[in-house]
Amino acid sequence: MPRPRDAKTISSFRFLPALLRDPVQATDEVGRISDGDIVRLGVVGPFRPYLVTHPDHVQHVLRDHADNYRREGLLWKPLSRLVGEPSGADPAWALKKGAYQAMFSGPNIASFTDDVARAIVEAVDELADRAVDRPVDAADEMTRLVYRAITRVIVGDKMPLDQIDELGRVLATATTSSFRSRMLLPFVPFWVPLPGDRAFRRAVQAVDDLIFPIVRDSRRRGADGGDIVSRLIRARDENGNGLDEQNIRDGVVALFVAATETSVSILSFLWMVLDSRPDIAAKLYAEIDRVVGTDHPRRAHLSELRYAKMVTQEVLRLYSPGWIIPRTVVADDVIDGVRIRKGSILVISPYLTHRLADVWPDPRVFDPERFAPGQSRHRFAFLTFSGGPHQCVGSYFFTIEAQLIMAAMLSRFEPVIHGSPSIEPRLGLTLKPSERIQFLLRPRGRVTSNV
Ligand code: HEM
Repeated sequence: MPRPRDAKTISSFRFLPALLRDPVQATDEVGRISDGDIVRLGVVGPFRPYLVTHPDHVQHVLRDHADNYRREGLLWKPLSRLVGEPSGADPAWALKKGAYQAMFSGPNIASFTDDVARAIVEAVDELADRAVDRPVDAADEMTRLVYRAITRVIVGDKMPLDQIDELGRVLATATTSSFRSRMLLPFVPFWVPLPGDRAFRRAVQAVDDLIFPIVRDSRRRGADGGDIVSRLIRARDENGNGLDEQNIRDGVVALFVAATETSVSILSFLWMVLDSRPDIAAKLYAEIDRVVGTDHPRRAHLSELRYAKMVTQEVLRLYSPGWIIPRTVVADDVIDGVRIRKGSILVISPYLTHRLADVWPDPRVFDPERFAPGQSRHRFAFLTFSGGPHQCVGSYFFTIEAQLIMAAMLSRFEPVIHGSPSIEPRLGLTLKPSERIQFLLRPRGRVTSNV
């Protein structure tokens, strides 16, 4: 058997200046040079993360040898200051994950889909009051819409609407303020202040002020509901031990962050794509008119909204909100003949895997037909929801949520993008449009809602 070889290092001279100037361009450049091979990125001194993009190699890391690639370091380090310990090594993780899985299983989702649909229609009504005559900010409005759609699922009736909106605002601050600098400069210790640190700390305090009282109150009153707060309070391990207050708070906040940041990013890109591709928009409007018509969208419509699902998947491919999935290497390993050293950081990049021409022909072309029924691909070619033990528990829920939001918006309105912002993404905790996007809603003259 040939001896394992070391991964080629891409020197920081080739991409660090670009990384600080234009991280997306730098990432594209790294993807072009590595072209599916395992490489190391010579960022600073001994900090040389591996980059793994080929689907076979990704499968090795995320699924086949997942125990050897722990969710620690890089992105997870700053994130843990907001959502608690994310690594699967923490025993509390299994209890939280069990509660999430029960909540977002197919049959349980079916039991609350029509409630989510109603919440979305109400939120679109409110949006229409603001957005028909003048442009509104897409990220702010999508944040409000997504929070309205999922908050009842996560906290039941424990949170009034004004607090839901407030939570959306402070979590948006927490996930944008210092994340970018902390992620791009992961070797800088936390005691060295970076831009956005103070706003981050204030936002975390505001999150605590909103969530802890709900957790305490629910524990006092007994947690018999189907919402995630109640499920986390009831969770027990095999010895009958439950989660403490901090862990329950972390479990709730982690779910909010996982479920909202990603969804808001993808919806912002969606309206941009539809604006720039009238051919695709026309097919989507035709499907929604045929399936939903002048009705309100509901669970019974979902199986017929096939093109809406294909469009969602293609937006998820080209603008995958989770653009990197970092891991820490536990023990020395070999992947496809390349030596992987213990203690290193290894980065999987859905952004780059989704742009490999060998895996996705014409990867930069937006084409929902890639996801038409009957199309097949490597299981680890489409990485938006990751894979293996940490695979996203909300992927099915998100698809339904996106179909319902599209149907609620587009059955009544045509979103018109204001000005001509760039559709180029910007790297942060999640991938976001690089410029603030504004849109207004042009009524399509079909129905006025009355929930
Ligand atoms: C566009 C939508 C979404 C995207 C792109 C996305 C992406 C991801 C990714 C990449 C991971 C795995 C990270 C890893 O392997 O380390 C993940 C995990 C997770 N996601 Fe999602 N997600 C989305 C929506 C949702 C929604 C709607 C929910 C809940 C309703 C959710 C709940 C979770 C949870 C709880 C985890 C943690 C799983 C674990 O630690 O084992 N996500 N998501």
